[in-house]
Amino acid sequence: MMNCDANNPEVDQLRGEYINLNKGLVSLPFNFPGTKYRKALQSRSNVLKYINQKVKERQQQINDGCEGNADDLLSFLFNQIDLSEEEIADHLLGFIFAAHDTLSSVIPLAIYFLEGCQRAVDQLREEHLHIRKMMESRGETELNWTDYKQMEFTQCVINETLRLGNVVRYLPRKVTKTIQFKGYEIPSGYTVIPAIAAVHMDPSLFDDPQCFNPWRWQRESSSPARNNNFMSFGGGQRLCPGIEFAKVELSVFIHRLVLAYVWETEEPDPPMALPMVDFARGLPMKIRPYMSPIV
Ligand code: HEM
Repeated sequence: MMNCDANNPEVDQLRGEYINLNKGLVSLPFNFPGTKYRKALQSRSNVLKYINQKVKERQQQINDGCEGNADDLLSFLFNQIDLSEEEIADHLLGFIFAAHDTLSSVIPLAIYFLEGCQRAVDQLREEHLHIRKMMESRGETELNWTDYKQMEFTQCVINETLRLGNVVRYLPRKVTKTIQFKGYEIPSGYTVIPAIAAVHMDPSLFDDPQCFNPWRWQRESSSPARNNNFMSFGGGQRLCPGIEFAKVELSVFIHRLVLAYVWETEEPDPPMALPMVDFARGLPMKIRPYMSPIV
């Protein structure tokens, strides 16, 4: 996003600040010394300081005519004429939060759910071995769009991981007009919080909702395009703009995972909402190479 070197110690420090920010994101808003909320506010300001510094450095490089060919989000944002430096920094923080945290939570959840469902792993391997054979017949080693469109069962696994994993559990909304809802009046100015996780775990909407069942998405009536009860990417005007990109990234990850590895978790470590979905022990795993017939 900003062309930072991941091995740079300041990036490590930034990571620490960012973790604090996340921990306090869903906490009681008491700004007292020692509270998670206060730490989160301090960390947010430190993260923004870092980002602002990067924005200023890049502005300086642009002014000096030595920007190089930084092919990153920061350069893209600089090319949007109407954005102030403050808006650019805010966009960067928003993107780190929206794009990184969500995906980095969904990936371990997929690994975790799949470990408990060998039949799904077998079916994924079959799908991806077929795709790998097609790539070999073309003499190519990189996945392309046609390959991606063949990953039908993979999409079912992704949907099911998102439904059961619930990385985004609720979405606050401000009521802009007083409405009546099921006999209650919700006044304008109130905040409502749709509990997405509750919808995803409702047995009247999803059969046996506690069960990881990617096959449920194969039924036409359950496809996300037809199913208003699938809300992992939000909905309406604020629908996640990264939805397709996220699915491509997850699909490529699953492709590599099932064709290259066999994995098992070392100890029970179920995901928990802490309040962000996470694994208390970091999901330690044993990994071996997968001896595929053609890879
Ligand atoms: C599996 C991964 C992801 C999940 C589950 C997810 C989920 C969501 C949800 C539920 C929202 C709606 C928030 C709201 O209504 O208030 C949202 C918004 C957003 N997402 Fe994602 N997202 C994912 C990946 C990404 C990626 C990869 C990007 C960028 C490349 C991204 C960029 C955004 C942005 C910029 C918004 C704000 C949109 C707005 O406020 O109008 N997301 N995401």
